Amino acid sequence: MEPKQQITLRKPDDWHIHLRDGTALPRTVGDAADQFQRAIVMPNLVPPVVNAADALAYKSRIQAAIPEGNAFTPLMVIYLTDNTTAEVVQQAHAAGVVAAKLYPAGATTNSDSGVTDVANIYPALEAMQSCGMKLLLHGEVTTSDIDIFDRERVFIENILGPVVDDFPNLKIVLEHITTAHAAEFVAQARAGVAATITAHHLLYNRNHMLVGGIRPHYYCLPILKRGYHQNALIEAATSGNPKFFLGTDSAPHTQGKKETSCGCAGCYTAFSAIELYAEAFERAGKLDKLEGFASDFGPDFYGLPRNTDTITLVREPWTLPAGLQMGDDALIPLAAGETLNWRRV
Ligand SMILES: NC(=O)N[C@@H](CC(=O)O)C(=O)O
Ligand SMILES: [Zn+2]
Ligand SMILES: [Zn+2]
Repeated sequence: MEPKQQITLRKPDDWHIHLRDGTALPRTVGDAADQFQRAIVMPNLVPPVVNAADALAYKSRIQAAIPEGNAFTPLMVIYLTDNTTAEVVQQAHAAGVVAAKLYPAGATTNSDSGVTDVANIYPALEAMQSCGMKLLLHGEVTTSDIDIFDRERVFIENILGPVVDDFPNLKIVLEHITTAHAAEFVAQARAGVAATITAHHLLYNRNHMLVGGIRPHYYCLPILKRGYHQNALIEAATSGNPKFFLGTDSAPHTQGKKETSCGCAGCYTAFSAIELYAEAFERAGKLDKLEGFASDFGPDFYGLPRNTDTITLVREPWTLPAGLQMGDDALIPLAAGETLNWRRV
């Protein structure tokens, strides 16, 4: 059979993105708004977005950066700390905040204010369960005795499992999953437990990052795992199971902060997100499953309407730029200078 030359999809949404703030916004919001109708905006600013007032103020800064005539909608999230009370949750919910994010303290970029013991946020989780606010998790433990490649699995066993059981009506998204364990856990879990998967975890494994030289632009958290885990993620994303949907985790760090002796974690994928996913789905022979993953299952999980606009991708190889500009800084997108098969029209 001839390979497909063109695909039309319901317009996708991004259920996990980092837009940063200030002079980064024209770049990050411009790229996100070009790709997506809506995006779940991560709250790990410095200082973090911890309550309704912070979320509303951040939302208006984002809105001010949306290009004229574009209907992009940011969906706001608060950052859970040891001090997040039920009242903070209720006020955020009333202000339209859709989710709260659990960063175990020290797990990833800008997580210093994160939760030190999940027991500290049980009242907040109770309030979230009552009002229908979603719980999003960066699923890695941070204890130094746990190997970085095992941190997601141990988090699932020690922290996520109990939370899923203790709050049977809480809707939970395990973000940016990277292992077969995570895919398996989510597939087997009760209704209301889902996961996002990034394009980079579908396209790459740790060999891409470490063989033949260390490639800092592939470094993100949770870190790329073995090919075996990559294959399990591809299987989950392309399965048509609505528990798995698109979340880019596009996370810009300037070139200087990536290409250095202690580089930051995060891959910038918003510039070519749907094209990267199309590449991964095509390699798996599952392009027909892209629309459900990218455009249907996310809004269904969040209880939001599916988009009505469409986008079209054509098979027309194009080369990503070697670099982008973010404010006054250089930003290297993931797959910079590489050729992708699918182009948006
Ligand atoms: N994924 C990353 O490697 N980095 C993210 C934080 C995160 O999502 O963990 C960032 O904010 O840079
Ligand atoms: Zn994370
Ligand atoms: Zn992230």
